[in-house]
Amino acid sequence: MSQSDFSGFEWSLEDDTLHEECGVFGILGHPDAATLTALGLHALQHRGQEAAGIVSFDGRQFHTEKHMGLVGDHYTNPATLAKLPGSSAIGHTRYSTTGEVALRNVQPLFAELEEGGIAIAHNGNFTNGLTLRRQIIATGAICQSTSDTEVVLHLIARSRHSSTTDRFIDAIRQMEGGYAMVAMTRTKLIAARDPIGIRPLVMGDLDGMPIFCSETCALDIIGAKFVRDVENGEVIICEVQPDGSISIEARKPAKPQPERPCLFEYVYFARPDSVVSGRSVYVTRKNMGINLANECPCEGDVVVPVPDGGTPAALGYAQASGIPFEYGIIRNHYVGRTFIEPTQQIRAFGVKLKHSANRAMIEGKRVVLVDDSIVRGTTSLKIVQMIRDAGAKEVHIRVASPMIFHPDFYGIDTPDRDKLLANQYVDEKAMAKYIGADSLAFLSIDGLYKAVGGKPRDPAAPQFTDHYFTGDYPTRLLDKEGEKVGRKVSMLANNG
Ligand SMILES: O=P(O)(O)OC[C@H]1O[C@H](OP(=O)(O)OP(=O)(O)O)[C@H](O)[C@@H]1O
Ligand SMILES: NC(=O)CC[C@H](N)C(=O)O
Repeated sequence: MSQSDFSGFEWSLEDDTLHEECGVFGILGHPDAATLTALGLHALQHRGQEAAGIVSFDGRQFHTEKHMGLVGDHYTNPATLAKLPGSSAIGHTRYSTTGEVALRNVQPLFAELEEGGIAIAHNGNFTNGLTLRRQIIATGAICQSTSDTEVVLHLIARSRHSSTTDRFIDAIRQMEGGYAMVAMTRTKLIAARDPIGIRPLVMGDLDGMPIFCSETCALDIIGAKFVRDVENGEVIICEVQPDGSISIEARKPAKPQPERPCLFEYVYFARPDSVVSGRSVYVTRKNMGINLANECPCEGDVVVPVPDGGTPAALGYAQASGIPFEYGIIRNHYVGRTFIEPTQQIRAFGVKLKHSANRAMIEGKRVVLVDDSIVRGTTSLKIVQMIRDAGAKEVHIRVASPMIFHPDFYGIDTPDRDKLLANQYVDEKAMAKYIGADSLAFLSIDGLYKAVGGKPRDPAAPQFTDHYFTGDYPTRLLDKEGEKVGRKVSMLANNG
């Protein structure tokens, strides 16, 4: 089988374990488009574990498969892939930020428009989605989902422009917030990134066929070449021409602004083997650990990562401090990411199932626990108790990112301020007491900026999106400002 011949390819869960937020993938002009999309989504599984969907186009018709659960639970089945014929496809792995966890919100979303069908898949969140939704409903639109993404379809349908591309651009110009989007029509694959590039999106190439996906790890899995990042504010349109060739046109409809990628991609979301905006995620995480060791030293016998997210930072911490690194916590790889689970109850249970203490490396020792972040404190609370139960003499926590005080509205599910641990206690000492740790310290914002971009934060023009740490939101928050009108968007049982 050549590297790009996937026609006879079948998945087996035994071959590839699922150990890896929303992820998007799109490919144009490849005979195995759906299989490649499924493989790409598999590599992007860490970006969303609630549901996955693929839409393909076979030259005549669009085909859709949407399922709740993991990519591997459904798209390993050749019968499912056989229902997705055609040489163009887009896909999505979902972790909900607007709209409930239900099949009707699983992406890609599809609509029949004047010019033909269009499917869209979106990573991110619109900060004016609810406001626009109310406006279009007031003028007669019938919404089929509670997803913020659906608003884009309505705006495309209502646009007065004649070509699909111009309609798409007209629609996204009205949207505010964070987005990395792929869209597919009968002949086109379109990619778009928000004006400051909060969410990541890259372009690849497989045998001359264009691909767009959230992270480079999805290109690696199918042997595709990385071409470039989709730039902030850029829309790239790839189109199959009558002679079979593919044209590629890049447009910049938004007012030019400096790029401000989301720091949390580096801290937590992206896979360590991905390269986000030209930076290796692994290297930035290790740098965070090195800077943390220099800023927040600790007397300890062993540095223990909270796996998986804390591992590269713990390696950096151990390297810079000279304290030996050991796997003092063993992770059960059959439990996914707990932070992005939809309810607190599942998160707490997930953390318990996921980690166990490796007594041999902990007993009688002063343990320096390194994690990438503390959000709600669910993980730290459980892990400190577990380490103590395994006989640790002291437990010190070092966190490779600053304290999180503010919710995110751009695609990360941290909506309530009062649920963030940093807002519940006056300082690190009080937080440490609650968690049961002997000490607790966080990386400074400049330490994080230097780890990722080499320079401290420029307060006049911050190089990254960092509102969860600083409260500096890079866009208007229209829906939030209008919150008093209520957030209920559906009368259907169990829906938002
Ligand atoms: O304070 P909390 O609310 O517990 O959230 C923070 C924790 O959640 C994440 O881990 P997660 O289990 O999601 O993912 P990982 O396996 O990639 O580390 C992160 O790495 C922290 O450990
Ligand atoms: N995490 C995301 O990117 C979510 C995408 C979209 N807002 C949804 O809820 O489906």
